[in-house]
Amino acid sequence: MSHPDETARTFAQKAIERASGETGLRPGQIVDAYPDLYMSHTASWRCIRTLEKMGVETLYDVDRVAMVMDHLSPAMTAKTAADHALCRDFARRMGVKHFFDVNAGIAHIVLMENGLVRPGEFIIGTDSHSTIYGALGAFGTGVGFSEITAAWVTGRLWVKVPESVRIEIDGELPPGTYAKDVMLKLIGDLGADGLTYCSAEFGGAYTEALSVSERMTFCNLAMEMGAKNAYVAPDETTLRYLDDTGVDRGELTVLLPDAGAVYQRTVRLDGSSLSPQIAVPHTVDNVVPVEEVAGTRLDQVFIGSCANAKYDDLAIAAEVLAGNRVSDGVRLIVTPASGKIMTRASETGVLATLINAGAMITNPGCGACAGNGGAMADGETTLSTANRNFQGRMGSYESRIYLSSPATAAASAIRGVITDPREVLTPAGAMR
Ligand SMILES: CC(C)[C@@](O)(CC(=O)O)C(=O)O
Ligand code: SF4
Repeated sequence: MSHPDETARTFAQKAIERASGETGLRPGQIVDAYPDLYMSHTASWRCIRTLEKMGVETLYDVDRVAMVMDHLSPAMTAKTAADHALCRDFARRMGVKHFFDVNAGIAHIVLMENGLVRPGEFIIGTDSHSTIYGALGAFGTGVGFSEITAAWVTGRLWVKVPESVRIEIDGELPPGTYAKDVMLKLIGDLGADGLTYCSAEFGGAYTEALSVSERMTFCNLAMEMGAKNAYVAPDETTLRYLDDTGVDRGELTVLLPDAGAVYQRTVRLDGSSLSPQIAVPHTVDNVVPVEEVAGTRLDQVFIGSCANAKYDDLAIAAEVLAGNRVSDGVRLIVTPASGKIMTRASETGVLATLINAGAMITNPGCGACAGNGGAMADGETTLSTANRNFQGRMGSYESRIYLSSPATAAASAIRGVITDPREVLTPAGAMR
């Protein structure tokens, strides 16, 4: 029986050793780490009010502070407007360089497209979907407002070294199925607690061939299985994305797991026979193949969220909708994940295609995903490209939310019912 190489380490062990200065860390150990970046969003006002109560006026390192006004943007109420104003004033007074206002978009996407997320770094954020930063090879994890405030002041935060799970995805997906379908299938198989406090390392030929956009979808949705963080090994695809954000490759610390590292378990999924998947109300792990709910009548379709409103997501939806019309009686709301994505979609004609099909385009941000606009009435049903379908999340507690990929959402908007995207061929030919 060969004994595991005690010195071989997983990504999580390496990332936390780097952030803490400790060595030889094992899962379960608790250490103080020094995060490279602290993200807080619209509710940063909670941290500011706490500092005021503490009488603290100095930060550990203001250049590690990133604030993004994304969840309730633009302000819909005087209270939210006051919260935004407090954040703007704080950022100005403290010299926060990485402050992004209501026109920027969803924090996770904004930080990555602005070169603030780098491989090997330890990033904490006041949002559970901070796991998304693993798409660029960083250790990203969601924390509370108290933790962010503590990091603002002390520069450090305790962290328990997670167990690591390898998730090997192989097989060539059939046309009309995407990373979102793979993740919904995994969530349905493993359950909402399937990866609780684990580091999810995605690998396999399918993962390695993914775009950064779809790696973001992977790492974002890993949170819906309880993952502490998620990770796709940085490669040339990652580095090309980072080049475009202005990051200097020479400044990067790419951390890769060692061969022989010890994993709690390995999960394998062959996507070659996967059909489009749907999360059914009211939990994300209540997942079925689209065939089982096809024909479900829809009042609204929402293409948005940090999971699936990146440029590629909007382009896929436009490919399906090109030359088609949104069904009468259905509201199609498209909320680009960031201002940069919206500008690119405008320049390439993707927005025009969506608008000509009958879509309503909103400002970039969380939008309806956070219940900010696009609310549902009693008895209504929406199909959303987001990552959560908890009851009442998007308006009435008596409304129902199904989750899908952008392709399924677009095809369903055309027919007015949940539809298998493989039934909707674009003029350009079969679905990708
Ligand atoms: C704030 C809320 C809407 C949240 O962004 C919170 C979170 O993910 O931490 C979510 O998507 O559930
Ligand atoms: S899941 Fe929705 S509300 Fe939460 S950060 Fe992402 S876009 Fe915003």
